[in-house]
Amino acid sequence: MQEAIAKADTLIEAMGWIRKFRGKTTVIKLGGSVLDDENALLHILLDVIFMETVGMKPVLIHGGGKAINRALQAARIEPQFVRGRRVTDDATLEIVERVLAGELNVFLTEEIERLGGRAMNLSFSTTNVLFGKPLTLDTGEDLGHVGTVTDVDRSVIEGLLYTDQVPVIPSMCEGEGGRHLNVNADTAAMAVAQALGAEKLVFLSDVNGVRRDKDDPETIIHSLNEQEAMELIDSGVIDSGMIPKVQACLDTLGRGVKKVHIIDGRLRHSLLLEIYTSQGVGTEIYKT
Ligand SMILES: Nc1ncnc2c1ncn2[C@@H]1O[C@H](COP(=O)(O)OP(=O)(O)O)[C@@H](O)[C@H]1O
Ligand SMILES: CC(=O)N[C@@H](CCC(=O)OP(=O)(O)O)C(=O)O
Repeated sequence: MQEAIAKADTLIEAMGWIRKFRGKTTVIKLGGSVLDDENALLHILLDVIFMETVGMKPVLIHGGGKAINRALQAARIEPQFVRGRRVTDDATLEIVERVLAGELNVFLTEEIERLGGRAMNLSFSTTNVLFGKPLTLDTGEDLGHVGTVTDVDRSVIEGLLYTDQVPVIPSMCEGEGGRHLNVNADTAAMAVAQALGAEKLVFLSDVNGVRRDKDDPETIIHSLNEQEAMELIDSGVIDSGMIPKVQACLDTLGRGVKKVHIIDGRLRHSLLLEIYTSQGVGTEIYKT
């Protein structure tokens, strides 16, 4: 009986933060690293289902860089990146689309449903909600079929949220003439968070946050402002896949999104901890 009473106490304690976030949208970006970790993914999806069940409004945007790399290697295509973006030729695009908009998008949606939640996959084969144009880097390098999102169909996403379903969106967009483009998932998440005016944007990755030494978890930076973030990118401390993530955080802030965090998706319940602990976990990026 005591155990049951303690559990009921925990539910009552949670009431305050459930009330605070009920009806508020949280955009959650799932990186390829956590998608590859079966146990971490299970707990993330359970947290997402919990959020949906208590009336918070989670929206999932996913990448899948590691799965794409494996599929490319099987096809004997060497993955190539420029500043964290994949150079995407015709053959690469076909594989990206199969893995992202096909396999992973369907798998995530089915997993949520299997675990008792309600979800809807929004991709080219169902309803696409991301529209964009080819991305041109300021260095002038050609990335091929890589896009940037310029328009998000909010009404479809909001319609699903209204009926308590979790939208699951792959990081691809439709360009002019129906052309399919590969979008870095961090920037896709940013575009969706901005379009929805989300309360929070959370990046779930395989590191505990931004670190001064990328190989040392003890060097995590809990709070990072715009100028420091730019300096860390310029000095090479923030490198590879962390570059688009931090750039996406900076671009998002000040455009209607209140909080942006990079957290470790492998830490059990990191999503819930992020929402209901005052300090949160991981790195918070803020604008001064
Ligand atoms: N300063 C840094 N702090 C933490 N991670 C960094 C840093 N610089 C580069 N990284 C790398 O960024 C990776 C996360 O980006 P990425 O691989 O694209 O993840 P995801 O698949 O979650 O989007 C980390 O695994 C790490 O190797
Ligand atoms: C243009 C570009 O780089 N697209 C990414 C899309 C997937 C992605 O971003 O996945 P992660 O979140 O796992 O890194 C790619 O092809 O890898």
